[in-house]
Amino acid sequence: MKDVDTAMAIISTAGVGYPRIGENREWKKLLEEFWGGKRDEESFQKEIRELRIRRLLRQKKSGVAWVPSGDFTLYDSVLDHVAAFDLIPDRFRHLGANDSLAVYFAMARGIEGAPACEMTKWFDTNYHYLVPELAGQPKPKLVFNPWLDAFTEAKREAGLLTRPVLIGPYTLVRLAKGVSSENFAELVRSFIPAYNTVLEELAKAGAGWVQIDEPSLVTDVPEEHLALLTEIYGALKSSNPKLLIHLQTYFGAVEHPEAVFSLPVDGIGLDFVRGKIDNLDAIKKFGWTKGKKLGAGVVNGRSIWRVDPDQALGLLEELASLIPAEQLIIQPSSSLLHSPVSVNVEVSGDAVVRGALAFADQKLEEVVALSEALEARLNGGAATALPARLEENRIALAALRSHPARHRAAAQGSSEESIAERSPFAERHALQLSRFKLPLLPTTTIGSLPQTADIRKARLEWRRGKLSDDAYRQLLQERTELWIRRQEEYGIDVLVHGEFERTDMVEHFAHLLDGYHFTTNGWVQSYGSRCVKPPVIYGDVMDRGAMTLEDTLYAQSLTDRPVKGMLTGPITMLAWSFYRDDISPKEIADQIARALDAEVLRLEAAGIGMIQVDEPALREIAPLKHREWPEYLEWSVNAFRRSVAGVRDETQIHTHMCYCDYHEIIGAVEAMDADVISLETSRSHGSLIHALEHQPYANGIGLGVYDIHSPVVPETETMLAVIRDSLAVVPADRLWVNPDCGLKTRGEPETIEALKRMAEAAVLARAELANA
Ligand code: MET
Ligand SMILES: [Zn+2]
Repeated sequence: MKDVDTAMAIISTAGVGYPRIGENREWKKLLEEFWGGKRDEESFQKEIRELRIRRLLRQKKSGVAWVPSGDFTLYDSVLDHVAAFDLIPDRFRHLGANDSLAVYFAMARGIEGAPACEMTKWFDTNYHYLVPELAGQPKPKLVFNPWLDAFTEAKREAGLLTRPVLIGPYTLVRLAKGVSSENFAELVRSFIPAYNTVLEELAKAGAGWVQIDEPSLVTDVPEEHLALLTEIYGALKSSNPKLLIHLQTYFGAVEHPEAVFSLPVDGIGLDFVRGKIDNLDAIKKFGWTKGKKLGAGVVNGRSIWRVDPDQALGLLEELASLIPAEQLIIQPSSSLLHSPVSVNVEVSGDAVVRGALAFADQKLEEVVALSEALEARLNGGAATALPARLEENRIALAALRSHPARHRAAAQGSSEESIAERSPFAERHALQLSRFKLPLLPTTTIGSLPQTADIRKARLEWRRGKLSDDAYRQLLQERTELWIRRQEEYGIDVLVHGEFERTDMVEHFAHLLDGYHFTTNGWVQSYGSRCVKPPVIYGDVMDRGAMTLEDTLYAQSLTDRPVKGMLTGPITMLAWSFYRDDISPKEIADQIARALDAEVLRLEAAGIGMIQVDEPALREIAPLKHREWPEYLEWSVNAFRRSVAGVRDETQIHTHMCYCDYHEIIGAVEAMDADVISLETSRSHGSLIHALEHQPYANGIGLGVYDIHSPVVPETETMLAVIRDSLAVVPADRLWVNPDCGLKTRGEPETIEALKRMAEAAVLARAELANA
């Protein structure tokens, strides 16, 4: 075993967390085979164990001094804490022991009669964690110790003295539900004994350091939490004086740096990618405690690009002028969970783009190369040549930056250019009412309709060249026709073509625009076994001609009722892609918006009267600190407005949002000024109605009348009740009736039944209004 402190150079290196999915998504396959009954538990556990060890060895090979352990999981790390700390919700307890797979996967995925734990996005990433349920003051206690198991396994099987990773008690409670400001501090304290036991057992097993992640420290932290933080870390430290605690923050600069820097821990990890300026300024201002390690997160854990060696070394040299070199640990800015595994198999697409990529394995190598380069500079002065690894980065990034696909958009204008104003809503509303002649409470859907196995199979064959363009198109058109007839028959007022041609709502449009690269194997975990392969924006995003025109016009040709055009909005296109870190998201969003606008205007010119531009990700990438919201909301709302700029008043612009706490962004939604917005309601019904009561929305709005995440078809009466509640806060002439979200993942029979009942509920509600 490598003795880290003596064998390594002065400047240490560490990983903060590593992808769990495996280079070829082996993890996903194993999980799904096990869930599908194609693999028994014994062989599942055996294969998973091998994967876990291979994963450690890959990290070891990079040469980083501290490899994390315990960050591997069978579903989600937050859920691991729930299981180990005995926080299992009662509805799952009868299924077995805390550490049984039956209980674990039931919490993750739900079973008959016991719905899964709620899933929410992890900070502003596209990773979802399972929300701990802390109502009723649970008593956390350690019932088994997965961190100890992982630590001893890494020592035994990979010869590694690892730095075990836990999510800290503060963040864990911040992310939980059933917590109020009154019981917050008590709840955090109640975790101390459980954490202490984990730490004691780790220390006894020979751990030198433990990494405790507290990413919530970069969000809004109320002043009164500071004393609590000092108290809990004081308690953990005094019970485990020999174990060194590394407090890891990421996704931005820490709030209250003076207080956080002086917490009684032995090292603190800071994000010098997203929180670079503020974190650096804070160190200059408040100094750094003698002897305390600084985890300098200089390699972007969330991007897919090579690190810029000049920027990173410049920063590291500055840090080394403020803090003794032996206190520095170079590391990624966050866990590499948000990065794909390795560029080894990237073989297709633009060579310059490919050449500039660095995924998790490469990022760890960069960390090591940076530590060598920094040491050389500190010893030999700035003239020292860069190690080859970093010299390559310099060349690759210079090539990317001067790529001709960039700088084309200059002719289009800048994001600062003014955006054509539409007439006031009241005027548009009057024109649209007389154009479309819809009944009160018009019914519609969100866009996608069930994608049955035959469609998915045909798409696969078509992609592989086994099905001709014509045959594929014919199948899609037949399906659209079938569903136009069905929608008419059930009494839906505003129809959709069904989006049968697409899989992912971002990737589909990315393929039709300029400026995107598609990786071969750039998968990252989204939730559970579900992985996504985000497209890569590397050049200026530009219109390349019609994207949805043909499908929309075809659908419209089949019916007299309006068919909505359907596009993914600029913020969502941005949020669910990787993009360059040397171009501002604001600029990229503006480019996407202009490209979308070209399509919007084409649809309008072809006679399509309603166009929906979806923005489900608008809330999700809002800054983690509220004071930064106004600036973000301004450019994101502008991007949306740019994407529909220049449409006539008679054209009805729709938008749609799901996964969002509407009350938080009410002002932005108003500023978007869509004629109609459809919102997901089932997970936030009460708070949404409440918000609308206090701040009425002036334009058209559809509050989802049923949850599309469940195969259960709600009763007509249940949907009617949602409409009635909605009518208390939205006037009847502006309320729409629709499901929560798209229906792509639902089966046909349940969708048919649900839509029939939804239309029925609207008819009943109209009758009630007429009789009132
Ligand atoms: C995640 S929002 C999805 C909106 C899209 N139009 C759909 O219906 O699938
Ligand atoms: Zn949605």
